[in-house]
Amino acid sequence: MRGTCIELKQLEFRWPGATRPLLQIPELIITRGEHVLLRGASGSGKSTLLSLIAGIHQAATNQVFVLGQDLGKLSQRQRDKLRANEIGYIFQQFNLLPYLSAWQNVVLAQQFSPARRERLREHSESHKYLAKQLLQHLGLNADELERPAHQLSVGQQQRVAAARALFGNPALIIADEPTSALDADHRDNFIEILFDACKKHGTTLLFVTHDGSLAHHFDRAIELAEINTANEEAI
Ligand SMILES: Nc1ncnc2c1ncn2[C@@H]1O[C@H](COP(=O)(O)OP(=O)(O)OP(=O)(O)O)[C@@H](O)[C@H]1O
Repeated sequence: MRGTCIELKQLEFRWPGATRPLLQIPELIITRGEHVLLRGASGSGKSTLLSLIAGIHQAATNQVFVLGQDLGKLSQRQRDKLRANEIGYIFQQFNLLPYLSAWQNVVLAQQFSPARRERLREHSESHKYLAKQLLQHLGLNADELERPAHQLSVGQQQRVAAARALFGNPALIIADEPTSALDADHRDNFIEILFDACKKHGTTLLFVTHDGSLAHHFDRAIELAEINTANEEAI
């Protein structure tokens, strides 16, 4: 029995000022260790759903459970702590610190997370060494590792964001279109490293992409329109 990683029950969310809810999801369960692809039309609410699961925004109904924790019962600070320790989030816009080098951006992932630091302790090497090693696996060269993030290409920044999410092995990786800026070779390499890391550590993966060619990597695909009943009354 692997247990549940994510459980939504009667989730409802509307953006402030919106006349109608964007999301109404009666139920969604994702098991620990599962690798799930989330698909849906542009603007259908995929990024919003990811932000609710990551505890960045809060649903009106308090029915989002992540790793056994009821997010509705946690304060913003507790949700931030849970995210720092257990969720690696690869944002569409990367959210890198522009004047820090590639490897410094990766090392940052453990700064606010005692749990990640503890898990990194199984390695004898320094955090700096481990961050550089991960970035090199993802295809950055020695010069690029030292360069400030704002001087990297979009594809290189995407890989730095992925390395930061993976650093210190969080239980859940949430990835919002993480391959959109990569060419085919870098995309395949990225997917291989991401899946290797997730399999090795039993990490749950929730991944949004428009790239249909990636579907075979996943245990299952969820169509947002099939689980979201928010638009049904309007039809
Ligand atoms: N901070 C916000 N405040 C108000 N409305 C928002 C906000 N963020 C997103 N929205 C709205 O919520 C809807 C869903 O947006 P979201 O980014 O979740 O869709 P998406 O499925 O991820 O789209 P895409 O595939 O284009 O990235 C859109 O109508 C968008 O304008």
